[in-house]
Amino acid sequence: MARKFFVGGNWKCNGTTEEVKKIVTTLNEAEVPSEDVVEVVVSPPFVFLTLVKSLLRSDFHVAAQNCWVRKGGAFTGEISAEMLVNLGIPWVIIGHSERRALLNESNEFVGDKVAYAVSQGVKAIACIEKVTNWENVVLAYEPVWAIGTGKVATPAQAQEVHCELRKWLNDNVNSEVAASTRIIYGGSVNGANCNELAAQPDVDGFLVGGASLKVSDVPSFIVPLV
Ligand SMILES: O=C(CO)COP(=O)(O)O
Repeated sequence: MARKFFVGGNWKCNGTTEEVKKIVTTLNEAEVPSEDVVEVVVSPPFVFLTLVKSLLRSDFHVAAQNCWVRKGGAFTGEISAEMLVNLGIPWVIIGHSERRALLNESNEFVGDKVAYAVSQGVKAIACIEKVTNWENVVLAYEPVWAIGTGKVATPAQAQEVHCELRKWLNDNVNSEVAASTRIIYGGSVNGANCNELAAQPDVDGFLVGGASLKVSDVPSFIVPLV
């Protein structure tokens, strides 16, 4: 089954209103393949989600960077999957290593979050566990040593891990899910290294941090070898 290339820009905890508008303008003007070929998702901090959604071209989509593990309620500082649905936010990043390392999110907790978000109709860019509906999940492999360091995995290193992940899906879920699930790479991706990575058979896209905030770099990694 053909897997549509997926490119996510994770803006993390960065940006002012003016900076966000500038990046969105760049994205809106970028000449990239149609959404039949590449799915583009940008993930601003919560406070800019509605602004970005209102300004962003309609063939690109927005993702939240986290959501609460269950239905909303008395959980100060959290955002629920129901709220994302209410705002028309189709995607959420769950289980990023920065949250695991800095906020002690465990595999169990991340797995519960993915399961709950997907059950509410929000698609997840996720690190795995407890997923029953794989149709709405994109898996992100991000070696911790490559995040924000400028040290990118070699294409062969990325391919090896992506291939293992697909094998895991094949052995633990089923062959259709293994063939159709997009496995994307993150960690110091930029315009200069994206084509070689994208050429690997099991690299189905990227989750880009730093370079997704650089106006000069933004369009380049959306135009991979597809
Ligand atoms: O963590 C990342 C994307 O979620 C990767 O960050 P960098 O692209 O800045 O290394």
